[in-house]
Amino acid sequence: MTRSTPAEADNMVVFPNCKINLGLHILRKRMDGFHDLETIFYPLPLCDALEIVHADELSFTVSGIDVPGNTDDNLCLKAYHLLKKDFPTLPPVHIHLHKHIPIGAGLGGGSSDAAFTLLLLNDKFKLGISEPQLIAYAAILGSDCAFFIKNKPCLATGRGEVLEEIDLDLNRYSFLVVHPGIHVNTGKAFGKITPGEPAQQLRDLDLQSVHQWKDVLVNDFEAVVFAEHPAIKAIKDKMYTSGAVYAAMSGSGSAVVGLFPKGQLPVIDWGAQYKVFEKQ
Ligand SMILES: C[C@@](CO)(OP(=O)(O)O)[C@H](O)COP(=O)(O)OP(=O)(O)OC[C@H]1O[C@@H](n2ccc(N)nc2=O)[C@H](O)[C@@H]1O
Ligand SMILES: Nc1ncnc2c1ncn2[C@@H]1O[C@H](COP(=O)(O)OP(=O)(O)O)[C@@H](O)[C@H]1O
Repeated sequence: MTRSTPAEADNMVVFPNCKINLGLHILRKRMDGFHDLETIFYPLPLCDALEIVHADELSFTVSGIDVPGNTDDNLCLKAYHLLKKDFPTLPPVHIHLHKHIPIGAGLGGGSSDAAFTLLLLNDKFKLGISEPQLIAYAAILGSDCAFFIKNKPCLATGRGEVLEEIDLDLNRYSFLVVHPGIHVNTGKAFGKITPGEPAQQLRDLDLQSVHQWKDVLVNDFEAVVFAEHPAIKAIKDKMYTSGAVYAAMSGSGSAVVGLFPKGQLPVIDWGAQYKVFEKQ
């Protein structure tokens, strides 16, 4: 996915996009409390907007959908403070975030905001931080966050921060993302999983045979999250009965993603409280 041009970076407005997970295997619990996993991250252009401008003192505002929790805990501010610790000359800024990506949806919106804050500060203030260093900073902020530094299709291992770019182009498909307004807590969802080795490792997946993914590409979170929220499974089922080539929950949910033959997205009345995003 293309990022903002340098000219846009000068304006200090960027558009943090979301990710989806294609397959997600929770392999084992680690000594640090996290889980080793393997997943394919794929970027999609469902975006927030993030603006950073010089200011007399550090400040932060948000518009758009409500972000739960304390403003001081926002990942954009955490990203700023993380860099400020190592780069004391970083000047004070005003950060404005317009939130559009559903929260607690498995779309990585918060992680994307954090990664784009690192990138924007690095560009604008010429901090000279290399991509590997940016990835290391991002991984401190969240397991998903490092992916958004690369923002290209990747096989991810470790706790999600060990990234290998893969040759996966899904432009032959149209995407439907449906969020039912259910907030899934990622940490709690991990707690309900029994980790284990997958039947087939993602490294061995035939990336070109999307029509076979239905039978082989599994998100381990689906079983536990669907048991608690049958409405999420119903979205996946509806996508398949409406012509999806592949459909699955993204991450720990609750958004569900469907891949359809190009230009053949179904017209479905999901109801008023469901958020729907289409990429033709
Ligand atoms: C599940 C995934 C799959 O892509 O995505 P989301 O559903 O959140 O989008 C990610 O692993 C989420 O990454 P992220 O949302 O950055 O998680 P973090 O903030 O690092 O961790 C939140 C909590 O999830 C658990 N956690 C997270 C990642 C990991 N590999 N093992 C874990 O056990 C930990 O309990 C941690 O306290
Ligand atoms: N900029 C941000 N955008 C969204 N959530 C944020 C942000 N900063 C901190 N958070 C916190 O991160 C949590 C989940 O983030 P998000 O990335 O949207 O979900 P998910 O992990 O399901 O992809 C929320 O509970 C929220 O309080």
